[in-house]
Amino acid sequence: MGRPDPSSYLPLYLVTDTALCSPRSVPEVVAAAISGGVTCVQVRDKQAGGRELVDLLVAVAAAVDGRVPVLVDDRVDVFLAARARGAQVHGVHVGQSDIPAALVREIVGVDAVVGLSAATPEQFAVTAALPTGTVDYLGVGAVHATSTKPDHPAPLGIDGFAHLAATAHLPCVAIGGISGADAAPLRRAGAAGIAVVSAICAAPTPAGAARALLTAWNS
Ligand SMILES: Cc1ncc(COP(=O)(O)OP(=O)(O)O)c(N)n1
Ligand SMILES: Cc1nc(C(=O)O)sc1CCOP(=O)(O)O
Ligand SMILES: [Mg+2]
Repeated sequence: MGRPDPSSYLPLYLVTDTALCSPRSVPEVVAAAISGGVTCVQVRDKQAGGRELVDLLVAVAAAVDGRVPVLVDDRVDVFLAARARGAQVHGVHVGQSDIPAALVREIVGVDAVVGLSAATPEQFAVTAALPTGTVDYLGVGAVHATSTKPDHPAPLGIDGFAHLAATAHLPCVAIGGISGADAAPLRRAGAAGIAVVSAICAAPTPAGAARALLTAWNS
């Protein structure tokens, strides 16, 4: 099998937020966003219990139908449960206070995608010391302050992102308060992609929002 190449799925990375999608369902917003060109989907819902999150992940995977990788935020157990239900799910994104990435890799196996958040030179150094193949990409933010994640790390700005990305041994996807205006500067700053929540989940037309972000990324 083998894992997908990060350059194929990082360019426009959608992280879902159930409340921001409402009154539309998350799978509905995800399906529209994929038709607009989203290249990866991460299911993130901090309010959902384990059972609810498995159901949501399975429903999103069904809507995606293998077109792009589907990951889940934080929850290795939910990833395994969705797979046990036969869903096409591809990996887990963990942060600095979640289960350590090396342990996640041991649990999910070599065919799954493992993403890790990193926001400081110290966190980049620790990540660089991990055995090759432990982590597939880094989620780097917050680029800008955002109300979507009230406990986000200190804003880096585009320049701060560029400084960190220049030291990275892994592809970096930028996250936090990103709009279309940031896409080209972040690409020049070394980003392998942009990850967004509200720019798509809260958009009146998620397909159009995704299309505009991808156009900005490719411009
Ligand atoms: C692509 C991507 N990058 C960063 C994050 C943030 O993850 P984490 O630090 O674990 O914070 P929470 O999302 O769990 O609040 C992410 N989810 N995705
Ligand atoms: C999930 C997440 N992680 C962040 C980080 O900085 O690690 S910022 C964030 C939320 C990004 O939402 P929006 O695109 O609506 O600003
Ligand atoms: Mg987390």
